[in-house]
Amino acid sequence: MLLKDKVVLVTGASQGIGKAAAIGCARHGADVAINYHSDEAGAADAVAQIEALGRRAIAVKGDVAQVETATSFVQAAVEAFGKVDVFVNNAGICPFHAFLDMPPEVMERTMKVNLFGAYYMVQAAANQMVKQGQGGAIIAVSSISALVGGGMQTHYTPTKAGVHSLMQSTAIALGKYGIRCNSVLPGTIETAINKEDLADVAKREYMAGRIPLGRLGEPDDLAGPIVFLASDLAKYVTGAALLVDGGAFVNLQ
Ligand SMILES: NC(=O)C1=CN([C@@H]2O[C@H](COP(=O)(O)OP(=O)(O)OC[C@H]3O[C@@H](n4cnc5c(N)ncnc54)[C@H](O)[C@@H]3O)[C@@H](O)[C@H]2O)C=CC1
Ligand SMILES: C[C@H](O)[C@@H]1OC(=O)[C@H](O)[C@@H]1O
Repeated sequence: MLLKDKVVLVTGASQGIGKAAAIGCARHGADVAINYHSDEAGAADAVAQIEALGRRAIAVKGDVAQVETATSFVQAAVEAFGKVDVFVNNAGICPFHAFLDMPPEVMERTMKVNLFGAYYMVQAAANQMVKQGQGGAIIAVSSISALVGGGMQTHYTPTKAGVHSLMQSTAIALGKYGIRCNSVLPGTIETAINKEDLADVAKREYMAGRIPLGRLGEPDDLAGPIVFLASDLAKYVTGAALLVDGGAFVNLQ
């Protein structure tokens, strides 16, 4: 049990990587507050799975692109569980689109959800941790796309580089409070975010073929790395970025 009686908050956790991370933390003894955007059934299922592990859970609805969602999520978690020990910034969107005719509203929504949302959420969680005076751990779900480009992701990759950079800067700003800030950089993980993209059989085979470990990722592949960075096993790790990509990034030749 690496997170016994810790309180963990995860954004965008009604499905995919966020849900797997929330359940993974509960498996390690944490109580969990999840933020979700609109999928009531997915959020209820996450809560049920966490409770089945003998831990407490709440689901709080909110759009992370709205500034006030951050403080209300943290406040709801504190009301339910009394504290915040770990914050996982996971919510994100990737509406694939070409560069030259990128609609401004798609660009701006992607920035607001992935980057601005992360900024205000991390700030709200950090303020609560500072108030508690016991340190904490913040983990951002960035991406391999923080390090490499995507022709249909010109609006998205800067947000993933942005949250990685945010963790580097907050690691410095919050180190004196004992708050560690790190990123995980997933490769290609099969979730709703890329279902349409990976429905192209040739693309799917190409992406899978680039991975030394021989398969695309699944959401649970992120749970262990996130639990590790949240736990005291990583007590001297801050400002770091952990690739979780089956080796895709290093596979040049
Ligand atoms: N699937 C992949 O290959 C990779 C995913 N990521 C990142 O992982 C994170 C999770 O994505 P996945 O689980 O893959 O996809 P997903 O689509 O299954 O999950 C995204 C989650 O974010 C939530 N969300 C979206 N907009 C929101 C908003 N405005 N407010 C609150 N929640 C919102 C969704 O409801 C959903 O629960 C994202 O930040 C994504 O950029 C990073 C690298 C690779
Ligand atoms: C959604 C994409 O398939 C996925 O998102 C990322 O961040 C990865 O690099 C993939 O491009």
